[in-house]
Amino acid sequence: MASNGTAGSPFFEIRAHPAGFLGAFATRPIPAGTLVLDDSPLFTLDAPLQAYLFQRAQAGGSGGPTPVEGEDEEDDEPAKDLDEFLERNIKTMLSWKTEDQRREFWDLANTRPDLPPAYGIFATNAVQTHGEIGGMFLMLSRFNSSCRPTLTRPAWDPTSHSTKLYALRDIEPGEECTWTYLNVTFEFEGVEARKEEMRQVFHFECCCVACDEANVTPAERAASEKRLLRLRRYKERIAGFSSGGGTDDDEGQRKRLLGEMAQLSREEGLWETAQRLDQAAAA
Ligand SMILES: C[S@@+](CC[C@H](N)C(=O)[O-])C[C@H]1O[C@@H](n2cnc3c(N)ncnc32)[C@H](O)[C@@H]1O
Repeated sequence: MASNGTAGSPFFEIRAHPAGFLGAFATRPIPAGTLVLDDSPLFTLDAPLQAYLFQRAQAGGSGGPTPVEGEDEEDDEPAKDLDEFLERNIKTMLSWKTEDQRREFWDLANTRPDLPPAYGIFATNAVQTHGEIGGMFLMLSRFNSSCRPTLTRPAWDPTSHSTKLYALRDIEPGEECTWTYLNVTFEFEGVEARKEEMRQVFHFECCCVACDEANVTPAERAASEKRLLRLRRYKERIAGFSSGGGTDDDEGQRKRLLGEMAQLSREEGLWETAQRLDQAAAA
């Protein structure tokens, strides 16, 4: 499949985001559950395998990157560190791609000036496929993060060898198509903790609809913080039930709390979490 399997039925367009970078925006109504993006990787990188190959190369064994004709002359020298080793391997994989694909790759965002350029683009945009394998997707790379996402997190489909994102709710034309880069551990953290996590892990200041001061009134922000706090408290109480065994009464209470958490999650715009909580409450 070519990169972006949805190219023939565009639910979205890539265009300028008010924050100055690019993003994906719905071009027509997208009903909840729609497959919005089905994207195949340009290439993948197995991080543990790369680290192992680098160590082997350092120890004098084979396994170093294959030199690419016409690329950096210093490639004859062993890579001085793992970053450089990865840089060379990414460039090697790029050399096997078409000119258009290479141009699209080099046009992608790079928030990692501390890394060599190709590896910086990979670190900014790559998404886990399965295990510890990072996939470089040209179309998915244009989708921004939101703490109130409209799409599911990317799910790797081993049969189609592609990653898929579905609409979490009905999306209006013009709305941004986003997914949440943060993993579930942080889903109930307050706004500042969440933003700090984004800085640490992803190296940017989150300006999504839920985080940017300009998007929310102080009253909305306070209501959101209150919901997140209640969600954290409920989660702790439920953890107490699970570890304590429990009577039928406890089980009833646990399900009631799960239902309340699902409702709060929906109000907070955490649709994927709400679905999981509803399922747990019904089980
Ligand atoms: C995978 S790219 C997404 C597409 C990117 N905006 C572009 O113009 O190509 C990830 C980068 O987009 C920006 N970004 C994504 N989500 C963001 C958000 N919620 N707030 C601020 N910047 C965001 C950051 O610079 C991040 O490193």
